[in-house]
Amino acid sequence: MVLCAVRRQLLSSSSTCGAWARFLQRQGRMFVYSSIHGFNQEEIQEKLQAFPGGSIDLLTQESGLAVLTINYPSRMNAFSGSMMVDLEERVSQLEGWTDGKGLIVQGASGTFCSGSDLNAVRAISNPQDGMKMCMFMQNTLTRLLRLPLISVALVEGRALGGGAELSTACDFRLMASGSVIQFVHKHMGLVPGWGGAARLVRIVGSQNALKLLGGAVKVDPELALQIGLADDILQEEGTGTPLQRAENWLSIYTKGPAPVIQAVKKVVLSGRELLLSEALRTEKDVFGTVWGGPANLQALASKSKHR
Ligand SMILES: CCC(=O)SCCNC(=O)CCNC(=O)[C@H](O)C(C)(C)COP(=O)(O)OP(=O)(O)OC[C@H]1O[C@@H](n2cnc3c(N)ncnc32)[C@H](O)[C@@H]1OP(=O)(O)O
Repeated sequence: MVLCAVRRQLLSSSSTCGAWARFLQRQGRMFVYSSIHGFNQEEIQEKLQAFPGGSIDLLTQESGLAVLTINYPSRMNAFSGSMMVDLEERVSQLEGWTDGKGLIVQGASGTFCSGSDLNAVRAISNPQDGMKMCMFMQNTLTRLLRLPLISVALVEGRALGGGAELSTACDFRLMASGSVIQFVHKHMGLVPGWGGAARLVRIVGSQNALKLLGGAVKVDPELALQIGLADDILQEEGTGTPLQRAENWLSIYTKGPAPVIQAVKKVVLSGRELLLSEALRTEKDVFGTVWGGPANLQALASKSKHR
């Protein structure tokens, strides 16, 4: 139901969304998995809801910045089943947020996320349920990364397992000093299944990805910056809360009108995901949505210089 609503919304709204819908259609799919892959969203949602606890909180602000908080501090912000369902709902909300420009993903109480809730994992450790949960989370995190918002994971404390995977579903990662990103999957007899390996290879390259996954390496901010996993380090001595400093950091990229910022994200995303000829066609479509638009006309009228 939700998938259909989002598809309708994308296909029927303004010209910007029209270009975006064409981009998604060109990929042949909105989501990675659908009924043709034997995926039944309602069925897995019902199963996941049987493992409640915590929440995923979304705050959208007039500034065009939203904050998504992974909130289950008593379990180091592990993902319960109901939180996986919550996350999908929050991503749907963000897909419909026409005024949005940026998104910060953070964990509550000074730590990012310790992966999936091991209590829920134990209860669904059979192969069938594992595959369903994997497809559900891949769909959700792919949609998170494809949002027409510039996103940053604010990593404080630990990002472990699925938490490390979640951090790769943002455009940028900002690490607080003392924080750690660790793909602990090997120690759990696993590999990433929420799309984290595929994204990690694209972020740090296959050699570094192999080292991080094969060695379950504890990646501190300095190492992360060196290999390109982190985009910056939030030093302890900065002013304001880590969230305020992350908002400040992101504002360099989200300053300006929403249609322009969204267009920036869209052309980069199509370049990242599509073959060159398709990416070029998408770029043309997105360019068409801003050419002669209010921001473009205003800049032309003001004869702006870029000295
Ligand atoms: C997609 C694949 C995956 O994500 S598999 C899951 C990968 N994650 C893990 O294995 C994390 C396991 N947990 C840990 O290593 C530690 O709890 C970490 C996160 C390092 C925190 O250590 P420490 O600061 O000493 O706190 P603690 O162990 O006392 O934890 C506090 C309470 O939180 C809980 N917790 C933590 N992580 C999870 C989790 N993933 N699932 C369920 N519960 C978790 C701990 O059990 C502990 O609870 P309690 O106070 O003993 O009731």
